[in-house]
Formats: sequence, structure tokens, C-alpha cells
Amino acid sequence: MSEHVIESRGLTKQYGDFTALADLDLDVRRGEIFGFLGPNGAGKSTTMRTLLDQIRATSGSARILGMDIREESVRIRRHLGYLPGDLALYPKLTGHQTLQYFARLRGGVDQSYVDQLAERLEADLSKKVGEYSTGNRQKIGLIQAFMHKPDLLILDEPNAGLDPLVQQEFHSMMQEVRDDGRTVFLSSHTLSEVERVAERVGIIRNGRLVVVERVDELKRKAIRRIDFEFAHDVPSDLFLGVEGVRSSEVEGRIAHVSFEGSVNSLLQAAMTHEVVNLHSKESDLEEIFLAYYRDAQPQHERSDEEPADVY
Ligand SMILES: Nc1ncnc2c1ncn2[C@@H]1O[C@H](COP(=O)(O)OP(=O)(O)OP(=O)(O)O)[C@@H](O)[C@H]1O
Repeated sequence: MSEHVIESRGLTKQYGDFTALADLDLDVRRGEIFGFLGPNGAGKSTTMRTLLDQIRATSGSARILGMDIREESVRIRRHLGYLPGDLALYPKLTGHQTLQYFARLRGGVDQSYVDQLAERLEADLSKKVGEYSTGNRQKIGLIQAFMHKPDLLILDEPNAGLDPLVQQEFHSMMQEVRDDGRTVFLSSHTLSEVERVAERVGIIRNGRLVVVERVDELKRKAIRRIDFEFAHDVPSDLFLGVEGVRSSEVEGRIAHVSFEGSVNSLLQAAMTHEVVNLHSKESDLEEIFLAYYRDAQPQHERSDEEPADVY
């Protein structure tokens, strides 16, 4: 069986002259949690719906669990849990009835697992769905996606409307899926929602995948900041040309330095003077992520030393 659960090549969706998804080459591996990130309108839902053959790709191809998305979409669906971004439910059914309906569609599911999911997400199943809050609707959507223990979960903005405690529980649910050797492909427009659970993320912008990277690698490459306090005034060009330093501001005894990569060269430069104190600021992943939104070029125009992870 292929190591890849989702494999797309040149997948493209056009609406008239508008390209919502351009030439997507994406591989999602079996047993990983993959975060698909991008700002509103970037093409995340279009990608998911195209993969599910709810909308037809204009060109390109894709396989899910080794099956062609067009030829074998019905068979694929049996192995799939999907939370759409705009989940449509019957307003007059209660949460219970709604889940029973989904269970029947799937030819029966383990009811004790459904009860357990509902309890963990603190879902109120007694009221009519039409009276639900956004969060409670989302919980029903999540339970129906997880209930049959599918091989692949495709979740479009699953965190929407969930409070932080419920989000935590939902993250554990995804981790359990992964530990089970199953796969999660989830979208989000904020990195903070997925960085704790996803091993890898892909960032999409204007319909183009601009980077696929391990989350820890993104963190390693992140620009960090160190503030130094020296015993005496130091030269303003102290950090100029030092490996990894992106920028530095020196004023008398105080220096603020932004750098990426290893801290070694930076410390060696600093230690040529007496350091009284230093303060290191954690990498702000959200900042890198926003920089990708703003500046990212399609990956083939970027240079990267680890092509294996990059498309
Ligand atoms: N039926 C359609 N006809 C024309 N354009 C469409 C259609 N559906 C989507 N689009 C456009 O395609 C682009 C991608 O939309 P998509 O819904 O995939 O974005 P998204 O990344 O999921 O964003 P969001 O987070 O806002 O849901 C948007 O510019 C959207 O306006």
C-alpha cells in the first residue's frame, strides 16, 4: 500500500478565468496530521472539495488511499470522514437523531464510541439542531466525521467555534487517530490552531501551495530576537556580517539582534565584550506564517536545502 494517503499532481480548479487552485502537487503521508493553512479565500475548501470530487477538477489528478478521486469516489467515501466548512444539518432533528442518521448512512457504527466522542466534546445532543450554537453544530460535525473510525479525516476549519478546552480534547482525538496509524488532513487560517498537533503544514496562498514544511523545521528557521546588555558601550557594527544575523540595533550598552539559525556565531561576537544580561524571545511562529502569506513565492522559485519535504 502506498505511503501516501493523499497524492495530487497538477490539480487545478478554474471558475471561468479565475484560478481557485493552481497545479497542486501534494503528498499527505499515512499516519500524519497535516495542517493545510492559508488566509480566507486561499483555496483550502476548493482543494478539499476537489479531492472529494464534490467539485470537478479542471485538470490534474489525485488519488486518495490509492484510489482515483474521480473513478472511485464512492469507494473512497467509505474510508473517509469529512467535516465540511459549511455543514448542512436538518434543523428539526435533535443532535441524537442527526447522529443516528449519519450512523445509518454508514451502515452502522459503534454506538459506545459515538457516546464517548459526544461526552469528550461536551456536545449537547438533546436539543434540535436548529437551536444549536455554532460550537455545538461544529461538535456534531466532528462526531459524524470521527464516528466510523475512517482511515482518513478531511476537516475543513474544524476549530471554528470551539472553546479552548474543547479544542484541547479535539486535539487529543486527532492524536489518537494518528497513533492508530490513520491520517488527518485539516485546514485552518491560523497556525496557532494546528502547530501543536500537526507534524507538517502546507501553506496555500492565492490558490498556490507555497511551502510544505515540518512544524519543528519552521520553528528552527524562525527569526528569533536576542537583547543584550553589556557592561560598557559597544561598537554599533558589532553584529554586522555575523552569520545568521538579519538585523541589529545597538545603542550604547544595549543591543537588539534578530537572527535565524544557530546562535553560536552571534554569541561569539557578543562575548568579545562583557555581557551583563541577555534576554531571548521565543520564535513567533505566527510571524513567520504571516511573512509566508505576504512574501511567499511559489516553492520552485525558492531555494531550500531539503527538497524532500518541499513542493
Ligand atoms: N463557485 C465558485 N465560483 C467562483 N469562485 C469561487 C467559487 N467557489 C469558490 N470561489 C473562489 O475561489 C477562491 C478560493 O475559495 P475557497 O473557499 O477555496 O477558499 P478558502 O481557502 O477555503 O477560504 P475560507 O477560509 O474563506 O473558506 C475564493 O476566491 C473564492 O471566492
